[in-house]
Amino acid sequence: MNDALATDGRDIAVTVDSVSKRFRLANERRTSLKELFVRGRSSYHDFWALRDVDLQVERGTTYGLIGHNGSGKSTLLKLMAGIHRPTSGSVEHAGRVSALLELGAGFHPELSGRDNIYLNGSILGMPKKKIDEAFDRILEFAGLGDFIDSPVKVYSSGMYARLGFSIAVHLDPEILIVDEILAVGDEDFQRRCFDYLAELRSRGVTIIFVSHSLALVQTMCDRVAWLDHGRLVAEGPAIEVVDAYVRDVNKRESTRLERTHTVTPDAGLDTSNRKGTGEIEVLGLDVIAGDDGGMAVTGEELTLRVRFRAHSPVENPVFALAFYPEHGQKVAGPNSVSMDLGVLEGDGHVDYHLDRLPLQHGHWKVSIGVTDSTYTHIYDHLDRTASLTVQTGRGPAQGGDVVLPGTWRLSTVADATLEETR
Ligand SMILES: Nc1ncnc2c1ncn2[C@@H]1O[C@H](COP(=O)(O)OP(=O)(O)OP(=O)(O)O)[C@@H](O)[C@H]1O
Repeated sequence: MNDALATDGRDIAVTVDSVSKRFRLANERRTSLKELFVRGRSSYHDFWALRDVDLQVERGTTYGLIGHNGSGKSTLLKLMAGIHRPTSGSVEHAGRVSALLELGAGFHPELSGRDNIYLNGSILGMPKKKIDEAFDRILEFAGLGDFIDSPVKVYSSGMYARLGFSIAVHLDPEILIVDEILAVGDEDFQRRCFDYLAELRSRGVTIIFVSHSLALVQTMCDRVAWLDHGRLVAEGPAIEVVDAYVRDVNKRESTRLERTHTVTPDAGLDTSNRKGTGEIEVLGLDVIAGDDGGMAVTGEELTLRVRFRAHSPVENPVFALAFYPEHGQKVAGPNSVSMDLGVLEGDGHVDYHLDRLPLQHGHWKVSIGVTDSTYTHIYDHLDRTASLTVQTGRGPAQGGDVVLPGTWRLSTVADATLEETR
């Protein structure tokens, strides 16, 4: 631990200097004693989880690490927390570090929650008096009731997370390092954790965390580091780095999906779940997007084209779409009833256009229906058989399945007074 003022005068809490981390992995397993004798000891190969990573976390800021699975985020957190040592390079802290990494790490399974609070406190270098002072607050926040006197080995993963978080944040950290662990708690607990993190942040605690929730990273972090295969791809203000990461992920996904589409042009349409009399037959659903990659993106322009074949003349049919989250209830069901389509015969298509797609990122199921104008006669109906992948948009992150197009307006008593005196 040392005081760290950068050459430009910034007050630095954690410095990661040219850090690389190598793990040694066994090439194969020897499953029996005989194999061990016959083939000798296992051979190993080196795996570099991090390569030449340089970054500085300024005191009092909230810092996020993002990147694909296995990109090295947790390894970097562990190096920052002093749990791993770098193979080369150095990590320096200026402040007391408290880390919440793997579930249950730092807990003794046979000891009660109560005893583990004292054990963890002393590992963090807290005098017993300080732990006594924080004890009731830790207990209250963890909300474990009578379980606090049971050995932690009987705890659920959510209970581990509650106790771990409560200890880590109440023992007066100067630098708090948190891995994705909070994801295991229930929604109420997560909300309290984030409120608490915001409070620590306002008190000037440096917070470093890993999350796959880009919305959370963008909301909470000042700066972000993006790792890819152990290398630092970008480091900078949260909004910019997350935006660049999202664009990269979207580009990769577009390439992947384009490949799928080339193999089977109607890949998105499974016709097994179909009913109707067949005078009009739905041939396919095309996604026509405004962006470069041709992908559906939240908040951006999108046209869904229903291609059809009318086997005999049909007067004024109604086309309908319904949108379902992958494992959820219908969220919208637009139809063309307000439009007179005339008599349809032969092949054609109907476009449903959105200036700003309100569906949030994820995999959606789309139903396509064609009925008469009273909806009683079904010509064709494909129930949740088309797939639509929506990518994260550039707008501010919002929870839930859809983006509502509302606006916010603030009025305060002070404003009202101001108005009156004008
Ligand atoms: N103790 C270890 N021994 C061997 N390899 C390891 C060890 N810890 C991590 N690795 C490897 O290092 C790479 C980076 O792992 P790490 O857990 O840091 O990634 P991550 O970005 O946190 O991934 P995720 O988003 O999936 O949690 C992975 O390939 C992982 O298998």
